Amino acid sequence: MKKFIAPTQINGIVAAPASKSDMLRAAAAAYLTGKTCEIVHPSFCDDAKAALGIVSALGTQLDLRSDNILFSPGNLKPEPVLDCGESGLCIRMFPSIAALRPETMTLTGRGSLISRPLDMIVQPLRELGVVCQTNNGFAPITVTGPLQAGKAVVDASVTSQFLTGLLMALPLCQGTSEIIVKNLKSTPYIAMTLHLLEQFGILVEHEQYEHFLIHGPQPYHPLSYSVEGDWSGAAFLLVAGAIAGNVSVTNLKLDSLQADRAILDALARCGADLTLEESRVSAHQGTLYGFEFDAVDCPDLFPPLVALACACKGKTVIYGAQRLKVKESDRGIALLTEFRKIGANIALYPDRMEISGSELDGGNVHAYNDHRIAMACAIAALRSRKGVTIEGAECVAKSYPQFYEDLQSTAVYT
Ligand SMILES: O=C(O)C1=C[C@@H](OP(=O)(O)O)[C@@H](O)[C@H](O)C1
Ligand SMILES: C=C(OP(=O)(O)O)C(=O)O
Repeated sequence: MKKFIAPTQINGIVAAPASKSDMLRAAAAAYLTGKTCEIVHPSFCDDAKAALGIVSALGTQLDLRSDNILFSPGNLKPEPVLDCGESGLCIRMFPSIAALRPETMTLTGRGSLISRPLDMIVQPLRELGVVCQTNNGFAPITVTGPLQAGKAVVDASVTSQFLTGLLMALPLCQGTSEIIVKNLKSTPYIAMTLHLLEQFGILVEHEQYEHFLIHGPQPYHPLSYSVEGDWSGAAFLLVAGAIAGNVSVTNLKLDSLQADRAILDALARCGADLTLEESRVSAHQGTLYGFEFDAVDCPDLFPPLVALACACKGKTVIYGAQRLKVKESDRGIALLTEFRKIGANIALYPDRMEISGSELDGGNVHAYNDHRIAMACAIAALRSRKGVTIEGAECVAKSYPQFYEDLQSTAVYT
C-alpha cells in the first residue's frame, strides 16, 4: 500500500496505543499462570496477534473481546509449530517458555525475522537441559524441554529479548538458577520484564543486571493485567507535535519503565516545548536546536529522533547506531537511504548518526517492511515542502495499526 502524507500543521489529542512490549510479556505471563487470567486494554497489533497465536498453540483458550482478553488453561497438547510472525520478541522470548514442556516444538517466522540472529539462545538453553537447534543461528529454532534450573551465561550484546524469556520461564523450574549476563544492551526492557514479573507475584534477584538469581518454583499469580500505553508509538506523535503543531498524547504512564519514555529526555534536549500532566504529555511546536542523545538502550527511538533532528537548527548526534543492524530492517541504512531521498542531510557511522537540520523537500520513500521507518517518514512529511509517499506503508500494523488514522485526526487543513 502506498500512503501519501501531505505537509500540514497538526493540532489534536491522541490516546497512545497499547504497548506491544507490555502486551507480549503479559500474554506470556497470563499463559504461565496456568489459571484463568485477564488482560485489559490489550494490543491487537500484528506482533500481539503472533503472541496470542503462540499461547493458543501452547494450549490456552482465548476469549477475545475488543477491550479485554480472557485466558483459560486448555488441556490440549501443544502444537508442534509456533508461528512468531515477524516478532523478534516472540521468537527470542518463547523458546525458554515452550521448553518448560517436554514436547519438541519449532518456532518459525516470516519476512525479516528469518535473518535476525538467534545464536545467543542455543548454548544457555543447552546448559539448562534443553535440546536446542537453529538453522545456523537463524530461524527456525527447535527446542525439546524440559528446561531445568541451573547455571548459564547469556550474551546480551545483540538483544535483551532472550534474557526476558529466560527470566520468565526459570521461576517455574524446581531449584535455584544463576544467570550471568554479559554485555547487556536495552537494559530498560529487562527492568520492564522484572516489573511485570513482580505484578504476577514473581521475585527475581539481580546485581547490576549482570548476575541474576531465580528461585523456583514460584507460581505466577493470576490477575487482571492492564496493558500500559505505548511510549514507542507515542514518541512519533510527540515528535510530530514538536515539529508541526500541537499534539497531546494521553494514556501514558509518566513513571513507566518503558525504554522509550526517554523520548522526553531527547525532546527536552532539543528545547521542545512540553507539558506533562497526569497520564498525558503535550508537545508544542517551537524553535528546536541540534542535540546529542545516547540511544544504545532505547534503539527504537532512532527513527523518530531522525525525523526530529531534521527539524532542529544545527547538528544532532545520536549514538547507538550499532544497535540498528538486526531490527525489522537494517535501520541505520534504511534511515540513511530513505531520509536522503527526501532531502535530509544525514550521515551514518558505526556508532552514531549525524544529522544537520534542513528543510526537507519530500518525495517517495520505501518502508523496508519496517513499521518504525514508515512512521518516521510520515512525521517527517509534515514539515516537508511536497509531502512524502510511503511505499509499503501498511507495515505500521506490526506495532501501531491505527497510526495513520491517529495522525490524520490531528491534521489541520488551511
Ligand atoms: O523486549 C522488548 O519488548 C524489546 C526489546 C528491544 O529489543 P533488543 O533487546 O533486541 O534491543 C526493542 O528494540 C524491541 O522493539 C522490543
Ligand atoms: C525491533 C522491534 O521489535 P522486535 O524486535 O520485537 O521485532 C521493534 O518493535 O522496533
